[in-house]
Amino acid sequence: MKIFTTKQIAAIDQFTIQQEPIASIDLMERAALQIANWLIHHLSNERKIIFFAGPGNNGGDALAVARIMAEHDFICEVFLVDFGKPLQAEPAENWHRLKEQGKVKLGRIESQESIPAVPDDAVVVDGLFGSGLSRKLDGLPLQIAAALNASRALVVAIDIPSGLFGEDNSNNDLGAVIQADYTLTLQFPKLSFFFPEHEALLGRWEVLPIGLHPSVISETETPFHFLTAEEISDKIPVRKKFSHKGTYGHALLIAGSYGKVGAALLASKACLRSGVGLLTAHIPHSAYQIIQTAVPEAMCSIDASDLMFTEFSDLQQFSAVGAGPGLGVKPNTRKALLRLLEASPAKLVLDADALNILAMHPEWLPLLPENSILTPHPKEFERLVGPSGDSYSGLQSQLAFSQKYKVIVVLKGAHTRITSPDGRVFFNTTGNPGMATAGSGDVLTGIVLGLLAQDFEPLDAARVAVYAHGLAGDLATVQCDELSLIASDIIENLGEAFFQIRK
Ligand SMILES: NC(=O)C1=CN([C@@H]2O[C@H](COP(=O)(O)OP(=O)(O)OC[C@H]3O[C@@H](n4cnc5c(N)ncnc54)[C@H](OP(=O)(O)O)[C@@H]3O)[C@@H](O)[C@H]2O)[C@@H](O)CC1
Ligand SMILES: Nc1ncnc2c1ncn2[C@@H]1O[C@H](COP(=O)(O)OP(=O)(O)O)[C@@H](O)[C@H]1O
Ligand SMILES: [K+]
Repeated sequence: MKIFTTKQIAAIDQFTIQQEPIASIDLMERAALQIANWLIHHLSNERKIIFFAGPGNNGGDALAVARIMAEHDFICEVFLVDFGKPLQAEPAENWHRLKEQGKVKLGRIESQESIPAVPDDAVVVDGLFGSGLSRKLDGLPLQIAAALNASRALVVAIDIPSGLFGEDNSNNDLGAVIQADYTLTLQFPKLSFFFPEHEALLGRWEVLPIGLHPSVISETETPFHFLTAEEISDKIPVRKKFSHKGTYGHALLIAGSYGKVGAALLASKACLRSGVGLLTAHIPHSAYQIIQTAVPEAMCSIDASDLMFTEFSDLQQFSAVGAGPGLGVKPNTRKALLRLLEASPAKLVLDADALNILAMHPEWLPLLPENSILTPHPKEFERLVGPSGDSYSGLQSQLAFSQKYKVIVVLKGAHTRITSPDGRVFFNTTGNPGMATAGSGDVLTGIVLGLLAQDFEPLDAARVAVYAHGLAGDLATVQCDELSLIASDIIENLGEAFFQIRK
């Protein structure tokens, strides 16, 4: 699904108004009905709702929601922030309708002194500013935000917490932004919703559809997307009746070192659970019995070293190569990785220590075969590209890296983001903090490798693997608290995850 900029969303609103056609006051009413409906279903009408309405359409939404809530017997109070300019167009019409209705206590905030005290048990609806925010909060809006942030009331933001920009907040003062418990966003999540430093501002966010015009949505171009099952379900092949294990590729996994054999084990199991025909695990000699016993489905290629990866044989027989989990960064392993890069496997995924070695030898980066997949966690990514401040700047450097070296970068975390050399970005929507546990990244590497070996296009392998991995983690929490989740649980739920994606 596409993620648009706030400017694009305004244009899509306008197109909808003209082409549907629908009067803009009715489109605002449609948005307000969705928000009111959510509030009615989530709040008790014994709690007072205090609306803060700004000068634009976000304020107009708040005024319309207050009227609808009052019709449903909620106790509502509205404060309009007075900027000394008369309200215009739809917000003015909704102010008029609210006065006419006569069920809501109305007030104005003209100065700091008129900011009302908010009781702890109240609900605040933040309709100060939405996607029309043109500058950081200062003056009266900043004082209102500070007062609301100091209160313990539940805050529900309309469209976006006031003060937060939809995209680039690198020059914003996040301390000045309203901290919402819930954000009810209209039709599309904004790019800034996918960045970790905004979690405390957004609270939990939900997308409420307001029926914007489908044709303009499909025609409007954007590099930003979020992953949904619908878009990847057709990438998972239906296995043919007369197929055999040779049909589904032969993966080579180079993983494990003395003390870190578990990484090879987890990645091997995940790779096998992702449909690969054959898997060879290249492991140090000391890992042989462990792997053969724990993963009998895998063949083993045994390194001359008892302890680590130092050599590999002919790559011809392999349809994809994965390297990194648990490898260590000893000099002999580094040399072997260099030789692997020089051998230029057609399909390659690198993780963990393979990335740490690349960070130690950035001069090797140009050797990466085109469309290789790199799966760093944030620290590994920082080692590769240096620190990058806020997430928006980090996204720019991730994209620049993908484009410079023509590789796919999977930056792992909540909302793992995938950048491709053509400039597209995909944010994941599955997964949970229970997956922040040792070995879950090794599982992802195994899945990517299994899909690559089956001849998935590299970008599809990355997208499907990331989505399935997160979904398997989510399925694991049905029976098991997030706290207790371990990487093996993700592997155990992979089958059900693929099953659900295929549906
Ligand atoms: N378009 C549609 O049909 C639909 C839109 N919808 C809703 O509209 C919202 C977008 O509405 P919007 O474009 O009117 O902008 P909004 O966020 O209300 O603010 C603009 C006003 O704030 C002012 N202002 C800005 N920053 C400021 C600051 N820091 N400090 C002080 N003032 C500041 C700005 O002044 P200016 O920048 O011009 O000086 C202007 O007066 C969107 O989020 C959604 O909720 C839905 O109803 C669905 C249909
Ligand atoms: N809070 C979270 N929400 C969703 N997924 C997460 C979260 N934390 C971690 N994960 C996922 O778990 C995996 C962790 O990978 P990584 O840090 O490489 O682990 P390890 O090195 O222990 O194998 C990634 O795929 C990441 O997306
Ligand atoms: K808002």
